[in-house]
Amino acid sequence: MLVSIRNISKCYPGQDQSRAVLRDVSLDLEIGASVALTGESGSGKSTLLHLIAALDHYDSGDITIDGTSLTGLKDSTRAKLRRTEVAVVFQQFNLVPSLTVTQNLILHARLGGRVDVGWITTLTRRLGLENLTHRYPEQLSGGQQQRVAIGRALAVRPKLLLADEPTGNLDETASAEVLKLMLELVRNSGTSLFLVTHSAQIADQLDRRVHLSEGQIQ
Ligand SMILES: Nc1ncnc2c1ncn2[C@@H]1O[C@H](COP(=O)(O)OP(=O)(O)OP(=O)(O)O)[C@@H](O)[C@H]1O
Repeated sequence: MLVSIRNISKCYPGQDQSRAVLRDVSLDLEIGASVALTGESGSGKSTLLHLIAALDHYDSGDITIDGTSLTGLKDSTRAKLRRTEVAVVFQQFNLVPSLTVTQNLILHARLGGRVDVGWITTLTRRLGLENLTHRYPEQLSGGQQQRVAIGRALAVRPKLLLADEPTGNLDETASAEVLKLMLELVRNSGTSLFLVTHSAQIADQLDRRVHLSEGQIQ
């Protein structure tokens, strides 16, 4: 098992326990598998993704990633986990505007201490970015920017890719293309994928779909 989520509960400050955003959520993600998390707006999808990414803390329960429990983990270890084993792609592409495509791809790998030029070249080709390597983010379409963000996330060869509405800012054509490329890449590289989406059509393309409603897995 790559990710094991056990009885997670989470309240934001000022919220009373009975209205917790997540209540007793349990979920497993196998190595190499892909899971889509759907749910109404406000049901807690992004909150759960942030907890798995070690970007936020849960109140009770436990999450383990590849055998490492996130409970009580030092901030520096959490940060290291995010730079190496767990990568995140957001709806906003979050590229560094002053860096070219190639520099954006390399930066993250460098921070993770894993610059593999051959792999970055492969990612560039598979993501159809080979003619755009010297461009800056503002010179790219939304779909192209998200392809760079996916390449950047996978450059460190993470075990887990977390994607929060990765095609939410794209039109239908770009969305379909980005999703197809992302699924091909994670499947070929054995990376597990946890993807938050509103779209049943997107969710159906992953191995498994789970639904969150009022803070609980249905
Ligand atoms: N930092 C925060 N402080 C307080 N409440 C928050 C915070 N972040 C989220 N919430 C609340 O927690 C609930 C769940 O939010 P979350 O973003 O996880 O939902 P979501 O299912 O991802 O929604 P959407 O599909 O609209 O992005 C919402 O009611 C939201 O207002």
